[in-house]
Amino acid sequence: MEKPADPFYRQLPKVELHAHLNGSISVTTMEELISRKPHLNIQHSMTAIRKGQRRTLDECFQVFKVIHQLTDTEEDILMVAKAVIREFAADGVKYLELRSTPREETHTGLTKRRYVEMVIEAIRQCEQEDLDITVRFLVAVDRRNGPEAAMETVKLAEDFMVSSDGVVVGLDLSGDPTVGHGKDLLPALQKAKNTGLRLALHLSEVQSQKEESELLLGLPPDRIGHGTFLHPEVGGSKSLVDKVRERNIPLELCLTSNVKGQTVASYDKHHFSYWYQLGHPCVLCTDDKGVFSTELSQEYHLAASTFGLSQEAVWALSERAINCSFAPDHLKAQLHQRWASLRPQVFC
Ligand SMILES: CNc1ncnc2c1ncn2[C@@H]1O[C@H](COP(=O)(O)O)[C@@H](O)[C@H]1O
Repeated sequence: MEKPADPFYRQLPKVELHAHLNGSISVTTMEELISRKPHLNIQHSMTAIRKGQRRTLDECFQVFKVIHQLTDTEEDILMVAKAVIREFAADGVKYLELRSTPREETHTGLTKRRYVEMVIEAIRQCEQEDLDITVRFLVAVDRRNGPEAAMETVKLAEDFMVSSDGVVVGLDLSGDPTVGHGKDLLPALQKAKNTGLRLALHLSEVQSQKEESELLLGLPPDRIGHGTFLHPEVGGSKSLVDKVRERNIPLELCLTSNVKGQTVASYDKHHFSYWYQLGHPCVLCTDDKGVFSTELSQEYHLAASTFGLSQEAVWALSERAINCSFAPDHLKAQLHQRWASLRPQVFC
């Protein structure tokens, strides 16, 4: 991990809404996984992008393939999910929406259903520990796997939305944005929406997805992941921006991820400033804290120092994120109360 954030940012109560499980594995957990599977001959340098390093987005997706080799059993999924939840809690995250793509691994007997069960089990086990965090789960569709797999994942997510006692709250659309077209996934996404799953969709993460974004915004999604190329100054369009604003769809923004993945040239050029200045709901997130060697407290610190945000503005940003979550209203109210009770400690 890079330089730890200032104590203010660590103590700041935070909401994390965009965290991919397998991208969020810490150095310590990764070392444990590597030692469990020495025959794979994987070094830690192959699973994380350190300070000062950058990769193309394509290279980032190669990194996920390496990590997936290390997390291919029920036991691995349970272990990494628990570790990731504990780490977010230690960083001051009070509410977390974790997302992950159910995977089948025939050689180990892992099925997509068991995969989801393991993540839910990890959330349940963490509830028994003395952690100050509430966790919900978004089942992820990997766009690379096409429409049939998307429909299968949606059905699975629907089953768990009903049976998980409120733990599964939504569906994420992610995966390599240069592969496939959103129009093929529209029936699956529409079905998910109709049954009450909330939609968090990666949109315009790379250039030239204008048409796809127009189409998917018609659903409309409940939140947008990245949205890097939505606005006209970077090749998007006024019509896209208008749709996002009219529907007041919050954006999940991941500074380190976008700069290290080279979709944004530098921190000061990040689209956070465009949307923040419009007063549009923006939520700072980590994306893949393991792969991009970051923490949510660090992302808040980075945004504050890059865009000159006061501590009050940072506080407001973190508290407004509660309203962008898929938590039910009573939980949102509890979180707001929690923020109020923690405030004197943070500003002491
Ligand atoms: C860098 N920006 C990104 N853009 C799009 N999709 C991303 C991503 N970062 C991660 N993922 C998605 O999350 C998976 C890893 O976690 P899980 O195995 O699901 O837990 C990746 O394989 C990819 O599908």
